[in-house]
Amino acid sequence: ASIAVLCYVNNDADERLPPGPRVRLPLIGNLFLHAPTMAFLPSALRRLRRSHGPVVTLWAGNRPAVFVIGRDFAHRTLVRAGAALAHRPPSPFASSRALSFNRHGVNAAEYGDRWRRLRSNICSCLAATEALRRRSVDRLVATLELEARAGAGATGVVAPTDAFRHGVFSFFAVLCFGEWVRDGEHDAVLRDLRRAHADILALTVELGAFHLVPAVLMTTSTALEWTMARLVHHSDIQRKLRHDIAKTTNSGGVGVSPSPYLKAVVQESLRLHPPAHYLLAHTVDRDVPLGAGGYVFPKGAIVNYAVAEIGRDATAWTDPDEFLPERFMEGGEGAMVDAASCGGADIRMMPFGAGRRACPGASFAVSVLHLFVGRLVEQFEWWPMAEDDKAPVDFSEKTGLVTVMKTPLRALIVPTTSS
Ligand code: HEM
Repeated sequence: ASIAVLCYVNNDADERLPPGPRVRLPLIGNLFLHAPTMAFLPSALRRLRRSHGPVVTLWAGNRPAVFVIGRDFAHRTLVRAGAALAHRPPSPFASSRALSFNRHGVNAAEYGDRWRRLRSNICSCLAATEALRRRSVDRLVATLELEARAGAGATGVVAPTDAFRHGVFSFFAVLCFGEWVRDGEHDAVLRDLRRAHADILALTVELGAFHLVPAVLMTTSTALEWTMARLVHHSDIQRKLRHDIAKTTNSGGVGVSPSPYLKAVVQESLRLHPPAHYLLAHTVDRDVPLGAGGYVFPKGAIVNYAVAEIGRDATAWTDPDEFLPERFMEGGEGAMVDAASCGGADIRMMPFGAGRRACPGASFAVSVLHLFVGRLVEQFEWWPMAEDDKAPVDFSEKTGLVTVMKTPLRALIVPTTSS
């Protein structure tokens, strides 16, 4: 009853804002009423989309927080009104300001010269890492082999989440700091990095890439885990992939370009299981008209994008909830779509965002995934656990800044005859 007294129907909000539930609490708004934690957000947005349409306004305190759920509006705003949307909202909380290094990090930096320099630093440090990538994947294979042989009975069973994280982490750690991290040490190293970063942050713009390691590690290793989970579940796709890789390798494809089916598998995994279900928050430096219903994003509004909903949109994909890499093969409905550079004529998926603030590591991340997935499939057959035959892999999601598997993957691995 007290909540009912406190709630009020908001009639004085900017009428040009996209529609949304009008009931909200003074000071608190209504975002937290609909999604008290991030875990509630996907179902809340689906519900709100049905009642209010593809762009919905909620309130975070007394600031409008707009959620773009429709791909057409994502394109209209991120791509066509790109410059206006290229801003990040300052965080109201001291803790998150500290986490973003007071906007000195590239992901939170104000759109402008500093941001441009930080981005170009990142892109230049990602070049020429071929040998490093191969060494990282060799180490990952060795770790999995050890795990499969460990314990009584050498069952071949692995729970590879940590090995995936460590494999990806070692790679980025060497890239940034030139040193290999020993197994089991990466949490401690991350803590040291955060401490060191806080101390020397102000001294150099190059360190703008530094704090990204945890985010990059989680997104890339999570994408690897979802992809391998799909391959464990769909043994026919796994077999076809192994065959396609062998065919490409035999015709001189190794080290030159990934097999077409490998590209399709990774792309389909990023469509159906984007590690980031939401882009980082954007804001606008001017009123941005949406061109429909007379709505605008008013200057200063927080704008969020529902990445997973956009990738699973039934107006863009046949059977959007099915894992069908063939859709990205020649002649398929997604043959012209590239996960790493979205936003041409329209948006059909955007695991890395679109427009000016889109992920600068996208192509790099995709090429790392090609290498890791390709090698893991060449090296091992991946089987569901014998006792889990009836419900082989649990695809439930644990939504957060990065959406991970609620039940981490477990699988039986068997070295392939060619390995
Ligand atoms: C599968 C792996 C990855 C995924 C799914 C991913 C996804 C994303 C997403 C969704 C954004 C937010 C875009 C927006 O707010 O509009 C982002 C931003 C960013 N990502 Fe990634 N990313 C991945 C890997 C990487 C890698 C490997 C790097 C660099 C080494 C990287 C560096 C960045 C940076 C610097 C930003 C902030 C860009 C800006 O604000 O201008 N990411 N990423």
